[in-house]
Amino acid sequence: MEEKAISVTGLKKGFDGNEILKGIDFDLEKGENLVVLGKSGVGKSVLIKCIVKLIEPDDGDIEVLGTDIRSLHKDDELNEYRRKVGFLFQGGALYDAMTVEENMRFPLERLPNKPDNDEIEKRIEEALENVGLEDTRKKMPAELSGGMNKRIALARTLILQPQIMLYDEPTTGLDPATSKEISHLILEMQDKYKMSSVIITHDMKCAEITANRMKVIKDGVFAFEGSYDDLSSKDDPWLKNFFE
Ligand SMILES: Nc1ncnc2c1ncn2[C@@H]1O[C@H](COP(=O)(O)OP(=O)(O)OP(=O)(O)O)[C@@H](O)[C@H]1O
Repeated sequence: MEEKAISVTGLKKGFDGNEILKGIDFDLEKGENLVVLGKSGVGKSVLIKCIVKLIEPDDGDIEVLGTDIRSLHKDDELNEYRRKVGFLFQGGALYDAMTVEENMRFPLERLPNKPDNDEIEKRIEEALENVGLEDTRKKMPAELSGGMNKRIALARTLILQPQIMLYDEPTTGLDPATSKEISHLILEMQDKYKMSSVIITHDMKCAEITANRMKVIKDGVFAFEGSYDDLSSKDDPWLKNFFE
């Protein structure tokens, strides 16, 4: 059987006796963009945090690129893992006190096999070109718009060439036109780098643009699955709310 990018089985996680994820099962195929939809507070960020090992699940299995992530303990194993699995959190925060270029250089400088200076330069240039912001190198994040900050944060994550990307609300706080640009960028990067991605969003336009497949969390489990067209044409009143 072909190795999955991510395979999650029976994932459970609660806080203070309150069960949030009640048995989440899903596979992410290689090269696929999977959109996870769900109302606020349903546990979408908790799911991503379990996958990147920022929080420990109460129960269930998570395999990423064929590895049971429970077997990763040491700092260098976790660092190596987090280079393969990039994540862009809601804030997507850049380091405020660093220029764009310094922000981009930072993750590369920390690699165990640090690339030489020419290679670092090449990668910064390519990463900024990818997001159409080559001319912002010397700028500070505060001088750039929210949309530009988001693009740079994406470029900084991609500079480590992850095989999997996890996006947590990539378009939150952006106006509709900028949200659309970011969504198209996610699609372009998937194609260019053949990445597999989980995209958590409640921006339906983002889902429509980016999703190869969608799954919807309701009451701690996945209740619906299908393409954007499948789900948008279903008769379920609860589901319809998302598409209105
Ligand atoms: N570290 C934590 N300790 C205690 N409770 C937590 C912790 N992390 C998350 N929760 C709770 O788990 C629930 C789900 O949170 P989560 O951030 O995953 O929601 P979400 O689906 O991503 O929502 P949103 O769309 O608003 O970001 C919330 O009730 C939250 O308060």
